[in-house]
Amino acid sequence: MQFFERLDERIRERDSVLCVGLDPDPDRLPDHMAEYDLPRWAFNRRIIDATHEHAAAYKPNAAFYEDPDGWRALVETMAYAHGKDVPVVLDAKRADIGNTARQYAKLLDRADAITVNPYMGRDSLEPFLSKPETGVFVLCRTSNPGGADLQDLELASGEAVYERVAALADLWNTNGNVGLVVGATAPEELESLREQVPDLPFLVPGVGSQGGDAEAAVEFGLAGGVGLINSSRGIIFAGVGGPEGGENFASAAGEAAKRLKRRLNRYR
Ligand SMILES: O=c1ccn([C@@H]2O[C@H](COP(=O)(O)O)[C@@H](O)[C@H]2O)c(=O)[nH]1
Repeated sequence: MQFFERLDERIRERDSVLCVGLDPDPDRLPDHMAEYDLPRWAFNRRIIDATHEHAAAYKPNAAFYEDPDGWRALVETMAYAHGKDVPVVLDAKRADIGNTARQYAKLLDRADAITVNPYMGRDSLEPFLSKPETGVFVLCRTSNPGGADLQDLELASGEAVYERVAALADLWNTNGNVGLVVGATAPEELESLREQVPDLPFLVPGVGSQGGDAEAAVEFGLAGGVGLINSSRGIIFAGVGGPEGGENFASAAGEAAKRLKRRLNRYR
């Protein structure tokens, strides 16, 4: 089954478009996680136990796992999420020349979808695009303040760079496995992109800690009801840093996921 069909099923089954970001910043883990061999994995396992019923997908960001213990934690985390029947989008933002990209694409042996960087063009994404059963989210209009520096530049054709990226991603979607990353902090671009590429599902980060527009994220992020609205820190660290020292971090994350799922559902 193709990724977006599986995602559609999951969204319907859980009545949720919430994507829970698994970004276990070692500096923010509750102190008692230090007693575990792999603190990030121990933390994620509890987060998944507490949030999976509300999650349409999980999105670990590779940046939080790029060391030997980190990769072990990531592999365990992705397998555990799959054990709960939740699809995994690996936020790796990869792409490279062909033989290197082919190695990167092996990441998809363990994940259901991946984020990729379009800067190097079609051939740098071929090893990802050519796997019809896995999803490929192309960075289009990112949520960070500097996202405008390059992505908003106007081309000689009159279109903005992010609009050209969307048009290319639409062309590259010959296997029906392509989506776009569009930040909730850019609601106008979300709206115009939805009009431009009505069939591409969006992965929308920036809700929660980045203060993005949750209503616009839902209104414009979904294509035929399919898409993902992500929150990472706002969920996984909801109970960390308070007076309890993070003892109840998992139940706080579960509550935060339930609240955000319900809020997003009000706009569907
Ligand atoms: O444009 C983008 C692309 C990716 N991200 C990633 O999403 C999460 C957001 O985390 P929050 O804690 O909910 O802010 C994180 O992994 C980013 O690297 C993004 O924010 N914007």
